[in-house]
Amino acid sequence: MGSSDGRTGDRAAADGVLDVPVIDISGWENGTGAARAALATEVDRAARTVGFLQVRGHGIPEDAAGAFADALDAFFALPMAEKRRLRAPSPDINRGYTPPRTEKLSLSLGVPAAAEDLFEAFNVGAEASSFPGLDLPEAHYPANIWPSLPGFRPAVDEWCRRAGGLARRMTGIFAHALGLPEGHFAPFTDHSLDVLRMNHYPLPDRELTLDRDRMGMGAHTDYGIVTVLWADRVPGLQILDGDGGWHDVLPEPGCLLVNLGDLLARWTNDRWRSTMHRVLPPTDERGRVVRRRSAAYFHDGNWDAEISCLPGCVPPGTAPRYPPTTVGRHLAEKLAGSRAGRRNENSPREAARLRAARSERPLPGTAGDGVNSGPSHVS
Ligand SMILES: O=C(O)CCC(=O)C(=O)O
Ligand SMILES: [Fe+2]
Repeated sequence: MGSSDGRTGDRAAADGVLDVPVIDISGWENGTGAARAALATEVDRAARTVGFLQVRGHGIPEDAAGAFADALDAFFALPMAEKRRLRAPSPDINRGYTPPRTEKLSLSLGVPAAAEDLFEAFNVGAEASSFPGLDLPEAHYPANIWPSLPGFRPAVDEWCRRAGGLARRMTGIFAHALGLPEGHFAPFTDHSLDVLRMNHYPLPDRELTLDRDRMGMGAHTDYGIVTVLWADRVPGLQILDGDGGWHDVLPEPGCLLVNLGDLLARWTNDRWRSTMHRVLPPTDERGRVVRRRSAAYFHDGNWDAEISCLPGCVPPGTAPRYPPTTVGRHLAEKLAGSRAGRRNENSPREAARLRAARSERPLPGTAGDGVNSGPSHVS
């Protein structure tokens, strides 16, 4: 899905497939005031209606993504015993290797899943030692766990630098789109606890039967401010619309997906959407299960940043929809669900959206693709 003509419709495309708008941000830095305002308007529309964008003109060359994908392949091709040695000492520590079928992402919003998610992952993120003088808590900024794989760390660091730069540029555009000074989010992100999760959806073991309950990655919203998502152009990723229907998302060649996280929904009192998404066991055009890779760069904000509704986003006489929280608390509640299996009871709004979703989906290898028609907006 997605439009190849740069159309930024805020509803469904003519064929009923929900459109993730393609937005070219190359004019942001040096564009005229009018060009920047037009871009901010496009981003605002996408943020209100879809919560996902496909960003073009991001300035990250194709070969940088290629080098990063090679590093990711080299890592996941390591023997399982070696990968398992790179697990964090406790699931609360969001670092290192996660084997297939250990997490349930839907527990991050408090919705139980019958089966563990298929994906395996490797996480790296901002370390306390990167911010000398700030005395940041190790629990939120744990040390990374690196494999001894030549070239892996430089390739991953380089991708973090590039994806992080794009995430920060997006927060400048977001501020403008919300009518705020361009640097509004800077004080919330000067020691941001960013994390890169490299995901691999391996071919299932021979003994594993794929039933309806088995997700590549269970339904969730992303926890932080904004996510920069690189993904193989292999079907699997789906987003939820406001009518409870799921829609396939396949990035256009050269585009990076950018999606909004919970903190933007909280700041804007749901004017902007932290869109529910999931990954089905990836399949090819004939419905056969295939391997798929993705990498989500989460720009999550300072652990001690207080997140409460922006003043202009609460209609007079009404209360904000979300209680104030801190980034650290919100993330810890989410991660306790997805990684440690302790069901998060603090996401009632997100849980209600998932419970209202239509659950039916075809088994891999059968006809039908779960595409619905006539969505109004996404959830
Ligand atoms: O694999 C994908 O396309 C999505 C991954 C994702 O949603 C995540 O890592 O949070
Ligand atoms: Fe996600």
